[in-house]
Amino acid sequence: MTSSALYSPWRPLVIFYGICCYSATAFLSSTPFCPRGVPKSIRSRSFVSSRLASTMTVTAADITTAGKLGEAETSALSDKYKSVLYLATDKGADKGIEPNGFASLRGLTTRHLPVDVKDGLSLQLATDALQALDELPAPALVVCSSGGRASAVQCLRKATEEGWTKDQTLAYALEMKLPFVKNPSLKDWVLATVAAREYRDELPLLFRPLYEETSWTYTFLLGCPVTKEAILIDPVDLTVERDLQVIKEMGLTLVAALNTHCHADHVTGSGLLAQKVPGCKSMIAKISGAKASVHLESGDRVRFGRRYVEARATPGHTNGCMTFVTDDMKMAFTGDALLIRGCGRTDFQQGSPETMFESIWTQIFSLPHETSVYPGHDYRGRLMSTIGEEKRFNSRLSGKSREEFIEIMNNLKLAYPKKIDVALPANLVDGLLAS
Ligand SMILES: N[C@@H](CCC(=O)N[C@@H](CSS)C(=O)NCC(=O)O)C(=O)O
Repeated sequence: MTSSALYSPWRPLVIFYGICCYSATAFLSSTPFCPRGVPKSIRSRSFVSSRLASTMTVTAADITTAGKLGEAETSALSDKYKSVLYLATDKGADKGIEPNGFASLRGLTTRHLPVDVKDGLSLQLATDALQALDELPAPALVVCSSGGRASAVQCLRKATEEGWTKDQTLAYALEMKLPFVKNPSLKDWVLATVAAREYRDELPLLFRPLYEETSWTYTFLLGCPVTKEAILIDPVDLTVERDLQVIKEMGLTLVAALNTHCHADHVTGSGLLAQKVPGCKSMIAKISGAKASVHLESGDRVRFGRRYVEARATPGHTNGCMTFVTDDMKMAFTGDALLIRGCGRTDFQQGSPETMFESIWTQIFSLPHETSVYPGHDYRGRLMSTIGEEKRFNSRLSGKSREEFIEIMNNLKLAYPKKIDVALPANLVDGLLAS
């Protein structure tokens, strides 16, 4: 190269042209891909989409969900990524995903964080996954066998970065068709993690467990710490005055009295409360056929101030059973679906062991294992449990197949509740026959 070429008068222009081209390319490659229908505030900043191999779906510029990686695929990816986070367990479909296989040979930094969908989903695991992604050199590739767990971790990372709410996160995941949404456990895990972060700076929920001793029934008072609006879950007619006293002393305003189902062993206090407290609505599942001010369907949210509980249909004990889950998924009020180390009987009131098994596994056991379980009754003085504990120690469910569960339920041989003849007709009219 001659000195005239090196010091050409055109050189500044050539350099300027080069900078323009580089900037345009960089701009185009980082321009947000704005998926249709996703609100602007939650559109991805770095979304790119391409297909590398049949088992791999690239869904984000710096985090990639992938299936099994062979040597050729790893080799193709090693130019693009600096690290790999393996979410494989040693079980079933994950066999063959090598945490320390081809990637480390190619000089990629690797990390292994086993994510067991059936038994291991916890808020701690979510924190660990997010921390691993913070620590690994970017861009990182996240790998699992089907893309479910990897897409869940990817979504968590995105939601954390963007500061999304639970609803915004779900809207994003649905719009992007992220595979984890189809798995109830992974979906609950992601949303519970996001919700826990969403509410972490708020004052704690106001909470009082209450007890009616003749029917061993728990009633739960939940209140918004900011507005002081409150709800009661499963009030009993005999303890309505006691409950109202607690509500008054705590400075709360009762806005709803909810029933987990149409009870057979005690008379509900919801109708009385709706009569006594202006603005208070009694509620029960529509399918129960019982009277109430409001009929609930699965997925409905009952709001009290800035907080809410979500109603999840969990039939099996009766056809209209619902579990109420707090917005941050820290608490589940399971009524007579899941009990502590047991579950509701299935031998009357449209009961069905098959339906109960399905309800518990898909709607309750899909919650994170730290979620507290508050049942409708306990006959041994226990107040609460957790999902993790019940998955391990519930003798009717833990490690039991559907057939084994049905066998157990069909042979409980329990005596009928003493108050059934009074309670059932009264509860069909919001507990108001008995008053
Ligand atoms: N002895 C009590 C009724 C006990 C009972 O049957 N409890 C029900 C929930 S209330 S309908 C139940 O499902 N129990 C399951 C179990 O395994 O105990 C009374 O006379 O009220």
